[in-house]
Amino acid sequence: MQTVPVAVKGYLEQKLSRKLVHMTAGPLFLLTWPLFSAEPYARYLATVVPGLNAIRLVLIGTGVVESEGTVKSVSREGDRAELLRGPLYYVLVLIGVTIFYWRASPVGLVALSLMCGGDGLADIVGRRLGKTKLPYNPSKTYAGSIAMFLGGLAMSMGLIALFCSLGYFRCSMGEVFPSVAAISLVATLIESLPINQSVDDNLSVPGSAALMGYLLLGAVAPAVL
Ligand SMILES: Nc1ccn([C@@H]2O[C@H](COP(=O)(O)OP(=O)(O)OP(=O)(O)O)[C@@H](O)[C@H]2O)c(=O)n1
Ligand SMILES: C/C(=C\CO)CCC[C@H](C)CCC[C@H](C)CCCC(C)C
Repeated sequence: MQTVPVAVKGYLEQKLSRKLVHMTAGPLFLLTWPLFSAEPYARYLATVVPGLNAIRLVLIGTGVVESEGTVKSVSREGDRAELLRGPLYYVLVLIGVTIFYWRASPVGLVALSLMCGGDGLADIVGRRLGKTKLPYNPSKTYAGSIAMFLGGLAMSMGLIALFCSLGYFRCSMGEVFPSVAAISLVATLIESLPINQSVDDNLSVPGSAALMGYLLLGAVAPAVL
């Protein structure tokens, strides 16, 4: 099993801190949504912060702006060009979920939860506890995939419960659970495939979740926008 240094220069190992940012930035952004009004333009106002972050990632990733700290905190290997892939896709997904789903559908919450809570936890758990590799993808493990499924499902149900309690969705947790579990399973299978070199997880995971969400959760009616 790979030994993972817990602390390297500072408090957290870089791979761990990067994944913690990956797991928390999206849900923290979602938790600001109730602060916005019910006006039709509110969702577009909410995209300002991720939009500015996208611009910042492009400026740093192309070398127009220097920011060693940002490069170190969100890139795998410290190459600024990496910011134009995973991290930029991540922020674009936040913008897309905000515009197309907002507080009107749980599909956006599920897609974002699987990208943040699921894919992020898969890496953290898989690196530390992953012993048995997947037969069709030796770079990933059963432990990582199980963590992805459970982490994405738990974050999804937590956010749906919150948004239901705030009156945004007309739904019962028992009613949506089977659909969210099925969406989480499909997204977990997609994430486990050896396709990350051609399709980034930050696109394939939320994309597959959104497609499944359309099929399985489309009927969940919004109470208010
Ligand atoms: N289902 C999974 C997913 C990840 N991992 C572990 O986490 C590591 C990184 O996973 P991966 O998704 O490939 O991360 P990266 O793509 O490198 O990171 P990022 O998604 O942030 O770009 C893998 O090598 C593996 O050790 C795992 O065991 N099982
Ligand atoms: C390491 C990451 C992805 C690679 O898989 C995550 C990148 C995170 C972005 C650089 C920053 C995203 C910030 C959000 C758009 C806004 C968060 C606001 C909230 C209130 C903290």
